[in-house]
Amino acid sequence: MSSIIINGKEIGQEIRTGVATRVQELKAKGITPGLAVILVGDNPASKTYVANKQKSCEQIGMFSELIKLPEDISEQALLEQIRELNNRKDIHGILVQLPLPKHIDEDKVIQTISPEKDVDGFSPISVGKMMLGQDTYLPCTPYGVMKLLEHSGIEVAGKHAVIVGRSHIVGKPMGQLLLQKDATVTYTHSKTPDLPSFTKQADILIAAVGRANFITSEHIKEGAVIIDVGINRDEENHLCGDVNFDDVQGIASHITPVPGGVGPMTITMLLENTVQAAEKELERQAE
Ligand SMILES: Nc1nc2c(c(=O)[nH]1)N[C@@H](CN(C=O)c1ccc(C(=O)N[C@@H](CCC(=O)O)C(=O)O)cc1)CN2
Repeated sequence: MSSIIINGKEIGQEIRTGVATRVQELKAKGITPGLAVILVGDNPASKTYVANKQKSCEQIGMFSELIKLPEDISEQALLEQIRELNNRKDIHGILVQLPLPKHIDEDKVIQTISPEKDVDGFSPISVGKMMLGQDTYLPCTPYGVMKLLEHSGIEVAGKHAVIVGRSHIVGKPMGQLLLQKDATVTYTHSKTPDLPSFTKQADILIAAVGRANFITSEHIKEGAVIIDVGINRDEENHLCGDVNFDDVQGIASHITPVPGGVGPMTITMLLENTVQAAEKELERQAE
């Protein structure tokens, strides 16, 4: 039996249609949702992601502004740029594309973004609120995964979800969001001994380890839902995920492809968060 392919492009498009309607509603009330994207340096992948974010904003009628800064910009100058954006009325969301050059303290940069405009959901305030289940901006990739599961009719409550990877932007928040939907969550990582003994228990396996084709049939059980968050290049420089798709195809019940799975959802949820930020600003104005 072949696995059901979860199509992130299609699901993302469906969500974007709803977000576009909300943009029109906001515009009718005199507010155009605005996103500022800061790109430091010339990382080719980052340049592509940032260009895609801008294009996606344009497609749904949002305002977006790209701020390109040189690789050798000082941390101080970058923080100053963020403070300026914090004060701009036409900007509802701010994001700094990661990774940043080594000489810049990523934590300091993220903490400088006003929590009301932290549409990446990376700041300590957003993370703390998420942990407490309070209203906040959820980090776009894990938020996107939750939407993929929901739109695919995959029940989370009572399931055993195993996360491979513990990054601040994917692995850790992913487990938290699944826990909030009543999954039993196990975190695994590079120092976990006998990884397959854990991953084979997963009803839902989240691969966020950052190693090309790392998860194979020996890691999964029959009928598992496999969500591949990885974006890697294989030996032939082809884009691939953390999961060896061909090897697990037919064993998994559902699987996300790379490209076309989780990736497009990351940008979709960024649009959703930015529109939410503009809606909250409108509410504040009305108070
Ligand atoms: N400030 C942030 N930086 C980074 C984030 C983030 O959420 N906020 N996540 C990643 C990069 N990223 C968004 O920024 C991102 C990665 C991948 C995709 C995507 O659509 N991937 C496509 C394939 C694209 C390709 O051809 O390379 C797919 O999987 O289908 C979107 C956004 C790190 N930095």
